[in-house]
Amino acid sequence: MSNTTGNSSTHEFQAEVKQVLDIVIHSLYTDREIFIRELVSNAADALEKMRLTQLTEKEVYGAELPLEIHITTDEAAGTLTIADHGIGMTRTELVENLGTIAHSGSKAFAAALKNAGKSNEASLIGQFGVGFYSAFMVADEVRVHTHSWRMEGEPLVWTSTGAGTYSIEDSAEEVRGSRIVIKLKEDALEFCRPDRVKSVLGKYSNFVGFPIQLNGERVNTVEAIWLKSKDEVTEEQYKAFYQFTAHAFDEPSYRLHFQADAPLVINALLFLPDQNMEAFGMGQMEPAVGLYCKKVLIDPHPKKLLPEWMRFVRGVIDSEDLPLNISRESMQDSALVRKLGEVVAKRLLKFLDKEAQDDAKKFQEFYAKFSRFFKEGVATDYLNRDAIAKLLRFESSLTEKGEVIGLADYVSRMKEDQKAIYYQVAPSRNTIESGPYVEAFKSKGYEVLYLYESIDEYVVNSLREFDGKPLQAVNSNEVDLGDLANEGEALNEAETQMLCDWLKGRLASGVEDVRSGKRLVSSPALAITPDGEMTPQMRQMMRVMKPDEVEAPKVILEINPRHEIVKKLSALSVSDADSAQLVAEQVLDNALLSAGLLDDPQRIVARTEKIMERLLAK
Ligand SMILES: Nc1ncnc2c1ncn2[C@@H]1O[C@H](COP(=O)(O)OP(=O)(O)OP(=O)(O)O)[C@@H](O)[C@H]1O
Repeated sequence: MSNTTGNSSTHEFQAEVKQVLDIVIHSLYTDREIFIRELVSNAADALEKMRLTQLTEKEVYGAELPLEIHITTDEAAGTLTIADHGIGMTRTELVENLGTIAHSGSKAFAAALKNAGKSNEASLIGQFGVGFYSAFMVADEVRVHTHSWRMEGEPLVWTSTGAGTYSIEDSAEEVRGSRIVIKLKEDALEFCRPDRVKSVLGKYSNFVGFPIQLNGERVNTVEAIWLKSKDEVTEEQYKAFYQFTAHAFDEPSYRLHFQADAPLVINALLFLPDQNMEAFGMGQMEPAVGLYCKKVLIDPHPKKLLPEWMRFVRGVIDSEDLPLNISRESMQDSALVRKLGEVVAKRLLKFLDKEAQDDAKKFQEFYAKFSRFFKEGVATDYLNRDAIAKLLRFESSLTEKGEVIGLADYVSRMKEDQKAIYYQVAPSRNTIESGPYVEAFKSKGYEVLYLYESIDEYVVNSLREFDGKPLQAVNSNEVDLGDLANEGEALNEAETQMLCDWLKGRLASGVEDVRSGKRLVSSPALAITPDGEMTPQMRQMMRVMKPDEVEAPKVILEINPRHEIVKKLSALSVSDADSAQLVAEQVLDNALLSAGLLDDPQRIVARTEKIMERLLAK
């Protein structure tokens, strides 16, 4: 919403921004100094964009201005000013960028707010950061003087106290870039003291790729810590660099800093974050491992450098083998860049595999947050599939609930006569363990992996095998466990065959075949999807997307000739075919239910009532 009078307009902040501002202004967050880092990092981004714009655009407003950041303190006025000659903003951009939440940090913050209790709000600022809006932690009023790099731009000033609205007016200041003037709150006047500001800047200013001047004095020496050797960089520097380059507030889970000379000269410093921003329902992240050539940034978000699934990785890759004048467009098709990405991706996967072995618990915690990316990797990154597969983790019939193992562990404890890696896809441990499928595997001592997400099916189908062993679903038609050493009396072969034939005739609309099953121990029957048919998980997905187009399933019903129900059903089919029909239908529905194939559970109610009536009448 906006109101215009002359060239001045008042606008309301988007509802989410209001909510964020309300918390930023009123919370007692202790680490308020981070607002300087946020504004300096925005200034650096704007300068970086300007540098790239100058390479491609002929006409740039204020082309002669140096790419620098100027910070000034004014103790008398109680203000702190952060100015850059970056790309600046047009009127539309001001509304879009400083009136709505479109960017990563505050979007995640707003999403997390929805789930957090009041008492956690301050800690959320610390975890996610709120970018530009963090200025309101210390400001009574913020003014943004700006002029876009575009020739048709105009000098503007954006003003707000953070309370619901902001205004945009014409300004007299015709300088390209942005100058942010913060009128400090009474309790934040420390931030107009030069020594205080200098000490805050000291923590990360050397990572900023442009000169920073504080009251006219240069405070940083631009330094590329990724070019240094590991022992020259302290833990604090690594952390500050990560938070600065990744606009992050968490501490990274993992860090990989390496130099290589062959096949390419590479200096890379990569970070794996602690928070998965995509988990906050904010859509896909942009790749954010910047590509540099001898300290010069070629592309901050190169799309074809690392595989797409690695978009959660942060950091820097620098290679002096790249031609300095490589454009961002040609970079995407460059064989050299592809090779560079391949080498780094391989190295990162190897590093993670080692980390996962050295500290399984830490990796498990990390994996729990980022598993989606690894699964996507197995399905899409053919080159690295096997290495990514090593990092997958699942619960299994041999783990406790909540504990996971990798495929390599699984293979190392496979039984000698075991032919495949077995798994079942189902929504929960309980569904799997109370169902009929795993019991035979357990009785043979074979471990079964429990896959709980529907995407898992796609993952195992893409993978097909691991370490030369095929992956096989426990409910697949192909499973052959040989003869199980089952105890107890069973129907003889002729009786079993007769019952199978009878069932096939009676259940014709729901079964393709009925046969005696070798893989049943304590359940009467189970359902198997015939070869070539959709698996239960695919079917469920289809049912969600196109409910009218999915037909009732026809399954193979395997019966257990040792089971009491089956034995009695055999006799009942001769003495009271009508009642036997009811039991047979119920056996099939129970099997469909366990298989995740029962579309209409309601019919069970009517049938069990009939069965009860008959039982009670006896
Ligand atoms: N100094 C500046 N010059 C030009 N544009 C700016 C400047 N500061 C902020 N902006 C614009 O305002 C937007 C919002 O800034 P904000 O700091 O809130 O988020 P961000 O930097 O995009 O995201 P994040 O901090 O989460 O990575 C920026 O994306 C940018 O387009």
